[in-house]
Parts: sequence; structure tokens; C-alpha cells
Amino acid sequence: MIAGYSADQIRDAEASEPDLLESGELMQRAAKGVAKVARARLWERGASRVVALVGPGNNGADALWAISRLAKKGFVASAVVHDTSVNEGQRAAEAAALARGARVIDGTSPDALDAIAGAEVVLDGITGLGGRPGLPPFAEHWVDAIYAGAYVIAVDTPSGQPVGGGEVRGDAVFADETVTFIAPKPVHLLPPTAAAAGLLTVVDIGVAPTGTPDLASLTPDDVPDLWPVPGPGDDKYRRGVLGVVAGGEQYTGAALLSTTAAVSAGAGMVRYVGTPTPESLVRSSVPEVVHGPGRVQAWVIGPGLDPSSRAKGAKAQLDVARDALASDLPVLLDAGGLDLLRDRREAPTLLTPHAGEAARMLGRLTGREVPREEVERDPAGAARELAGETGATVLLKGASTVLVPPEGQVLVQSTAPSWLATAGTGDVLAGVVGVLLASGLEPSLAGALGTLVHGEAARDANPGGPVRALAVAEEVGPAVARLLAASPR
Ligand SMILES: NC(=O)C1=CN([C@@H]2O[C@H](COP(=O)(O)OP(=O)(O)OC[C@H]3O[C@@H](n4cnc5c(N)ncnc54)[C@H](O)[C@@H]3O)[C@@H](O)[C@H]2O)[C@@H](O)CC1
Repeated sequence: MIAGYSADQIRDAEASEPDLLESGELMQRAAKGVAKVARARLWERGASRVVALVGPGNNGADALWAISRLAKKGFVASAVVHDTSVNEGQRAAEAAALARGARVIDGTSPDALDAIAGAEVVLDGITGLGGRPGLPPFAEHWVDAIYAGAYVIAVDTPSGQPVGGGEVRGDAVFADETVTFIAPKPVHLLPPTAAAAGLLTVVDIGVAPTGTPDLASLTPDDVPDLWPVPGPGDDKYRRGVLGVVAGGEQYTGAALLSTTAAVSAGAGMVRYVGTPTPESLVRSSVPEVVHGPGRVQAWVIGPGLDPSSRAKGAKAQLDVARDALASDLPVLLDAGGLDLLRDRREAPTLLTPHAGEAARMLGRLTGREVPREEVERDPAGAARELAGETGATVLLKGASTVLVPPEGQVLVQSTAPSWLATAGTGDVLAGVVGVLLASGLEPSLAGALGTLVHGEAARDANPGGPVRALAVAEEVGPAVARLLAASPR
């Protein structure tokens, strides 16, 4: 698991080591980490010219100390500084940098822009944890002057981007790489700001955050610990029966995709409730499935479901969905099923919208116009709002999928291949996550684990190339086996 912490949690961690903090030891360790990465990138490029953009805080001091180390190693190192007189740590760093042969340039002088434009590697030390969204005005022309082919390394955070995550700032720093300290912060992990942080390197400076991480990301290594593996005493009922209310006379395939995925993911049993056409398709293609309502441990409601349909069997199907919503069982609502949620549920409830569906739901619930772009600009913010409005956990699908419970830790999964953006893969995801809900996992964890395995199955189905949803569904079982075998319990 990759654990992310808020700026406050990181500051608390630093404060828990007052001796290391006050002696400047933490800063030295941070600067050493930055210098090491910068040196590697300079060598890889056969480059020699590096410049640091130095803001007024400790983030600037980190960058200055890194420049001093790089100058000592013989690189052509410069620092463009805002005002080193305001920060004691910076004055010492500036003296060391000068003594080791670096140039320290007043940020308001014309030389500053030439030094920036001529650098092959740029260290962004404008702001870090103390940064507010948007670039400080003194740094705007610095950032504009960066040569387009330069490799930009952000020190701790890409300056001007919101440290706590949120809307990406087009006028702020977009780094190729960020070297952060102690642990990742929301800006590094959440969409869309993660893209502005680039490649992420976390440097251990000898202090550890405490408390529950603000956010987390599951990795393949987590699968053996989390995936519900049956024991010798388990039967199909104990493993979890999943009820699937999906498909209709129009979207027939959704039923096939979600039930195939559920069977492939290892459901104890899958019950299907549909209308005649998808039902006959499921009967002929997924023989493991049992038909009609009955006892289940969780429900998936909505893939390919049209709540306004008047087709034969549609009313009976909808009645089952409504009964399920009124029950105390875990329910996953997807696609058409999202429109059925009218009241808050006490039982575990997971909504799995994409951006357009989330916007529509937010519009319906808040009475204001919510364009899809608003959700895309700040997916975690939108998911948080939707979770607040509904009391449900929200799994907002996208290139990065964010999972936001009404309270507590946010999860983000970002490793699925882009080929997965194709019709039907959402139906597959619903089936996989449904199985995890039926086995007793709580919605956030079920959603994150299912999302991770869904991405892995897509990669396995056709490494590096396009995938069809049915192939992903069928690959889920083998992907689980591979992930379980990679690090056995
Ligand atoms: N506390 C420590 O010992 C350590 C801190 N470290 C570094 O210290 C950084 C945090 O340092 P600081 O707390 O000094 O904060 P920053 O260096 O992030 O900068 C804060 C300064 O920039 C100004 N500022 C921020 N955003 C602005 C904006 N949009 N427009 C105008 N001015 C703006 C603030 O008013 C403040 O003066 C970390 O990110 C990390 O790089 C590391 O050296 C590790 C150890």
C-alpha cells in the first residue's frame, strides 16, 4: 500500500523530532535526496547545467542546499533566489553554495532569466508544504523562462499546485519528477494534480508520520493479504452469493459482462435478475449463474439497466432492485441503478459513476447545474460532495479512480492501462467489486481492490494493446491467481 499524508500530518511528523528539525539535519537529508536524484538525471542526459528556483521558505532552502552539493560535484550550478535574507536556513545555504562555486543570482535581475533558460535541469524550490494554490507573483516569469526541453524536478511539491489536491493550476509548475520527503501528499497521488508532480521519488529523512494515512493506494503486493481466499471449510454460501440486477432489452451485453466477471472473480454463487433477452444470453453463455431473486449477501444493481423501460419483464426486474435497496444488504449501484437511489441507506452502499453520471447525480441532488467538466477538474472533490449528499461510498471511475467514503480515508488507484477506457469495462468492474462486497469487504476496500485487479486483468488480457471488456472479465480469475502467487501468504 502506498500511504499518503496531509501537510499537517507531515508537519507533525517533523515536529516529533525537534532536535533533527532545529539542527537542520532534516533539511540536510532532504537536500541530499534531491541532489542525488538531480545528479542521476544530469548524468543520464549528459548534461551539466542545473538551476534552482528558490522561494522564501524552507523549500527554497532545500533547493539551495541541493545546489551547493551539485556545485561541489562539479556541475555548473546556479540558484535564482527571491530573497535569502528572510530565512536563516537559506543564508547558511547561500554561503555554502557560493563557497562551493555555485552562482547565486538575484531573482529580479536579467541574469536570472538567462540562467533559468540555459539550464538543462531545473530544481523547483519556489514553494513546498507551505505553498498556496497559484504561483507567487515573483516566480511567474521564472517559470515562463524554463527551456521547454529542460527536466524539471520539483522539491517536495510542484509549486503553485494545491498541496492537498484539487484543481490543477495551468499557470503553476508541471514537473517531470518530484522528490518528496517522508511520504507522498495528496497533490502527488490524486488526479489531476498527480500529473503535475510527474514521477515520484520519496526520500526517507528518518521521521515517520503517525496516525491513519489521509489517503492510500493499493498495490499488487496487497492482493494476497486482502483477497478473500476460500478455506477448506467454506461452501458457496459462506463465500458469498452475489445478486446481479443488470441488462435489459436494450443493453443486453451488460448482463453478460457483469455476471461473467463475477463468476471469474470467484463468487460463491451468482444470481441474475433480468429481462428475457439478457436472461437467455446469460443462460447460454454463463452456465454457472442461477436465475431469479433469492438469498444473497450483496447486490450489484444497474449495469445496462434502464429504469424507465416498459419492456417485458422490466417492472419485475425493477421491483427486485427496489427491494434490494430497501434491504439491509450491501449494494453496489452502477449506471442506470444510480438513478434509483432516493434515500440514504444504513447498509453499505457503493456508487460507481463515471464523471458524467456523477455530474448528473450531483445536479439532481443539489439542484444546481453541474457540468461533467466540473467533476473532471476535481474528481476527488466531486466524489467527496457526492458521498456527503448520499451517505454512500463513491467510486468515481476515470484514468485514476478515486474512492471516497462519507468519512475517513480516500483511496486512489491509478495504474490501469488506458486501453481499459472502452465500452463494457464498467460492467466488468461492477461484477468484480460485487463479489468482494458479497464476501464481506467494506465498500472502499472492495472498490479499490476490485479496481486494481480489473486493471491487472486488462493488462494480462493483451499486454500493451487493446482489450475488449469480455476478455477482461475472463482474465480476472487468472489475474487473481497470478497476484496471489506473486507473494504467497
Ligand atoms: N520543517 C523541516 O525541517 C523540513 C522542511 N522541509 C522543507 O520545507 C518545506 C516547507 O517550508 P515552509 O514551511 O517554509 O514553506 P514553503 O517553503 O513551502 O514556502 C512558504 C512561503 O511561501 C509563501 N507562499 C506560499 N504560497 C504562496 C503563493 N501562492 N504566493 C505567494 N507566496 C506564497 C508563504 O507565505 C511562505 O512565506 C517543505 O515543503 C520541505 O521542502 C524539508 O527541508 C524537510 C525538513
